[in-house]
Amino acid sequence: SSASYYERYHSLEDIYYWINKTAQEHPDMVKAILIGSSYEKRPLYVLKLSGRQERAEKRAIWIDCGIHAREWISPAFCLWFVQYSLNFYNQNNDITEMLNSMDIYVLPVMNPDGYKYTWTTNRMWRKNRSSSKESNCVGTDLNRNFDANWCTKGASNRPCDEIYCGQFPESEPEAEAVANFLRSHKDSVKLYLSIHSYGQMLLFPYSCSNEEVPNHAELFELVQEAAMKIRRYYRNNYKYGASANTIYLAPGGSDDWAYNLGIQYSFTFELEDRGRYGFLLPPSLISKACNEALLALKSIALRVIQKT
Ligand SMILES: NCCCCC[C@@H](C[SeH])C(=O)O
Ligand SMILES: [Zn+2]
Ligand SMILES: [Zn+2]
Repeated sequence: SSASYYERYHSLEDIYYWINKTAQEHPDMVKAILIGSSYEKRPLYVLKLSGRQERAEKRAIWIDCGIHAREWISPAFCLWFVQYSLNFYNQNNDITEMLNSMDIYVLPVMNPDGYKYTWTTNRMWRKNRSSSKESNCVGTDLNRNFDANWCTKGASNRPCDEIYCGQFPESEPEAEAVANFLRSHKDSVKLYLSIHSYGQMLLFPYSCSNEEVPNHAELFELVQEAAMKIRRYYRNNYKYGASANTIYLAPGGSDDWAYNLGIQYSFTFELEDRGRYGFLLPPSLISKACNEALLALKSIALRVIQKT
């Protein structure tokens, strides 16, 4: 049987079409917001999902996908999640409670130039596509370009490196657009999620140092509970914990920066797999990877709704 639209990978043009179609088809629950543009002047669209219940105080969840170009399962998850939420609102209790309690901002492709490049030129590209004057190498690692211990150990100041931190914090238009949006919504955004691959991990700050955040125990409990659910329902193992000692030191990350902005529930998900296919996760595994990520997202989001 032909796999559904959401169990296939989609080109950048396809995703832009989907963004506009989804907003048009659900005018009561979805709004497309232009938050900025990429280095090559492609639009950065955020979809704002809202329940139909009017609510006094606005709280929100932020989810970004596609910060790293080759991690195709990440944008696939954002599309899958939006479709799932719209389909099961007022049917599935968790989704209904989430959307009636929080707006959900979804940025399907944070690095459109890089994503396009993986479809046309180099499937394994990671960074954005900005060029620097002092080198003929291209691209900054957007997950090293945020203002959190910027360009210290775990990042590189050499433009040719995969973890190049950029010329200065938020030097890249994609990082600046996300930082600007979160700065102007920092009082309502209670939960920050950045979706990556691969490795099957549920991570929280800090990754810029081995120092523990003040609510480390609380964040650890949240990812532990989520990982236990994935293990129980899908018989799959996800590692979990603070980034620095669960994966590696990675300064200048969006999650650390969001945490320091005041969003004290901030996470990075590394989706499937553990390395058999790596970034080249086959379409047949999209549904499994997305269901696992959804279980973790719902587990954490529903707890955050109770706490905030
Ligand atoms: N703040 C970064 C969280 C830990 C590292 C995440 C991975 C995703 Se590919 C990375 O950016 O190297
Ligand atoms: Zn990544
Ligand atoms: Zn990764």
